[in-house]
Amino acid sequence: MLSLHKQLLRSSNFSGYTFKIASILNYSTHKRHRTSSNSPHHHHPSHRINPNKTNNQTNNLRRLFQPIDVKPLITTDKLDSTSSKDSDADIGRELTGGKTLERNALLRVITDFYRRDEIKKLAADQGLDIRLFQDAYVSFRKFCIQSTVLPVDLHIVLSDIISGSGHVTDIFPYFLRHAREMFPHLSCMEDLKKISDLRDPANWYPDARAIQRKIIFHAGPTNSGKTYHALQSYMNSDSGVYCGPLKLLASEVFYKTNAAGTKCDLVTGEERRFADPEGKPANHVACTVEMTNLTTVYDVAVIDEIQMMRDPQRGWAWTRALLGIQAKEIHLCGEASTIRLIQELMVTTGDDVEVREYKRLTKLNYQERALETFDNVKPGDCFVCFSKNDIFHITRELERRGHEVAVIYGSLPPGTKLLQAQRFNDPTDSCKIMVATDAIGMGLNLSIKRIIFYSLVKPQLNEQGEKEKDAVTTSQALQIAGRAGRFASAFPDGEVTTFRRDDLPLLKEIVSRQVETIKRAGLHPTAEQIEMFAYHLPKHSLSSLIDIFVLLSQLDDSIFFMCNVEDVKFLADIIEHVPLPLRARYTFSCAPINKKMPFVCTMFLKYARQYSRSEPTTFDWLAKQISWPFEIPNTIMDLVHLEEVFDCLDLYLWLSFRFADMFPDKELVRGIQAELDQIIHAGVQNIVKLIHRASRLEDAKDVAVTTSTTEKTAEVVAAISEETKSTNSSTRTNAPQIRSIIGLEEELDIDTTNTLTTSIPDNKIEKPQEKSTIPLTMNTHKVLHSYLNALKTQAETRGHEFNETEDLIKQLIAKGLLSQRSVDKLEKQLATFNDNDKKTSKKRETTKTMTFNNTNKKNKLK
Ligand SMILES: Nc1ncnc2c1ncn2[C@@H]1O[C@H](COP(=O)(O)OP(=O)(O)OP(=O)(O)O)[C@@H](O)[C@H]1O
Repeated sequence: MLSLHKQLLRSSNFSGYTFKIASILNYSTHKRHRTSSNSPHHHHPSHRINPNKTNNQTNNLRRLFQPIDVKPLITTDKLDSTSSKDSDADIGRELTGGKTLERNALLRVITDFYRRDEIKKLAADQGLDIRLFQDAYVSFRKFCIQSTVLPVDLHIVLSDIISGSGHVTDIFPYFLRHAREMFPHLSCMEDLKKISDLRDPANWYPDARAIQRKIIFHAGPTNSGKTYHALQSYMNSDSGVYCGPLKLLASEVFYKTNAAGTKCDLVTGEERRFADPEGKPANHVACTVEMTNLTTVYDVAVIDEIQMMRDPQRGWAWTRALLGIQAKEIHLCGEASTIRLIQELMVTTGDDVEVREYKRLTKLNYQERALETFDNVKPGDCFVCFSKNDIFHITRELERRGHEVAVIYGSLPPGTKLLQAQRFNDPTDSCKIMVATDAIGMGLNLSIKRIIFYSLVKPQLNEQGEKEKDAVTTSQALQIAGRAGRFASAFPDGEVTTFRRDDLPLLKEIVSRQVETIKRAGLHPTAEQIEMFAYHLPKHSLSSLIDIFVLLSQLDDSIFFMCNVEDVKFLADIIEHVPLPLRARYTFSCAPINKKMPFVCTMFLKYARQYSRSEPTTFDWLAKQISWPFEIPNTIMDLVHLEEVFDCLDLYLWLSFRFADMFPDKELVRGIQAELDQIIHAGVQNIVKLIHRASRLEDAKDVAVTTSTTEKTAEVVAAISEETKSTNSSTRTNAPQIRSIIGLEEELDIDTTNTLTTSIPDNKIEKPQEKSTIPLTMNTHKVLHSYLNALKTQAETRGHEFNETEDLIKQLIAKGLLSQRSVDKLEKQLATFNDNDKKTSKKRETTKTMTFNNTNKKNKLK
């Protein structure tokens, strides 16, 4: 007599497992043949998988694939007798002659099943190693014993085995079904491996492969003219794309190209600018490399700083651009250490490579003596260090000796960096010394005579994304040193030294080393790949999907590496509990924010929450979050906080280009961002005073330390941001600061007539004329107005009515739409600007430029 379960198999009418069960049962008759556990890719002739990774892979997979709890089926009350599960039980019992399964017999059968070697082998073939097998067994046993009602098929099989008409191995398909429920990856491992197969990235871009591309690699040190030559080809072409590493560089090319008479647009993560006033796209575009458009065909493409392909975080963007750009001619600019890698990569794409090598245009002398004391500084000196604490210390020492100092470090907004550079470059400005981090290594034209390495120890990120303190690499030292001396500047010949005597031999040793050849280019998962993973593993968090992807991914590690995904995971974790569709979650998690900035992370979470509630993130909402209108920084803590606020605005803009409806107020945000840039600049101008004003010097140190080490959860981040706010309440404006804001306002206002001269700090660019007579801060007023009008419009859409003849501010307050605190701040800011305006421009009719008239304000204050 055929057992009941075999009859069921024949009828093939249950849950899609029939085929699998049948095929698995074949194994039990020892007709074994290799299937899934060996990936077909293992036989790929030219690729290999990182052996270290495979060694650790199993352990890590175990950690990542946390079992999903499969609960026993328990009927609780009589109502359940009508449920399908209960009717299953009835059917099970009915088909087995009304027998319930006897507990001890059941335990015996299951224990017997567990002890059999052939079962363990079968399980291993299905991806269940010993640990997974044990986990699955424990859960399966519990399921069988504790369920008051078993699935009908399992009930029948167990009943057959207990009664002697079935074999204990017959349990295997049901056990496997249970195991797959616990570990969903078991049923889709092959699919997951295929999705995460990154071994042939050249083939991801069939359109680019359809074009015969010519690669021209301009290789050479800094200041050798390589970008200049590449840009000549770009500007003289019919259409072109420039892909740069920084917004500053993209916007410099944007301005230069337009100034040279070739219409060019600008595309960065946070900004789109069209050369055409109507917004018609130009044939040329300058963009940041992540924004490179791979669907447009260009005549000429330029990819700048191509050695950045090895960057642990952003390298993938250069790889993507290099492999995917559709252009007949692609100019690469970068270090000669990348030549071999480019040649190897272009074998995979079938493109021709021509290498043009360049030499430095000006001399660079390594001095025999270290500086040793700040008394030995001279005009054109630039101190380079790698921490904010050092920046503060050096600046204090120099100012104590009566020097004016320009300061540049990474977290300053681009406008502030440009203005600091411009001050330093300007031969008529009294500021002749610069103190900077290696943020000056790229993107700024500086007239530096001598680079002084204040320190040679730099926090570095290794390929695993771990931070370690190490001496600067040869490539970094050369890049920084190379900033001294500039073609056609006041200081054509550069000098390099160290501050400390002991560091000088080390520096010379570092720069004399051969620059390490760049062997591998970065890759990373795409949104589509992660989406496919999520389809197969719907219960996993985004962060663990990324982990699993990285672990399963296969790539040719002789020329590629997987970029560090920690930052994406960090952001994914912050918003894990915010309900979002996967695509939006992934987009949010890719936001380019600095995770060391707690306030920015907090805002990131708040933006995500707004999005998930389908509430547009309006300017009104944002203004409250960031305490706009801004106050002039009074202490170094204030300055650090404002830098973070700047990044929050950047994040808003970035999101506004991805979710336009949900972040609708980008123009207003851009307006206050420009304003904030100037306020920060004013703070930097007075940085030494800000340091002194910090209640204790230690505060300043704390800032630097906290901002360089924090890795907090969103909640901790939120708590810290509250503290930061409360320490940030001081407001004491001072006239010189305001004057500098007002002076600078005009230069940064992108809507003013002479836009083409604003971005490139150069000693050839004239100093803005008569700063003191520049009209009142139009930009600030525009923003204040837009803000009030935006409030009004929003209120109107919600049914509020306004009386046109009465003061708008009064009405907004009366309706509870604007707080008195905000108004006080607005008042204060306007009054300051007003006073200053009167002082600096007696000739002008100041009242005309004021948008809020004084009578109204007085009325309001009453
Ligand atoms: N042939 C040239 N005629 C006029 N100016 C030039 C020429 N070559 C280079 N320059 C100028 O010299 C400066 C340095 O050149 P460029 O930026 O091209 O160097 P680079 O090798 O790309 O350096 P980096 O790697 O620092 O960008 C630029 O201001 C550039 O405009």
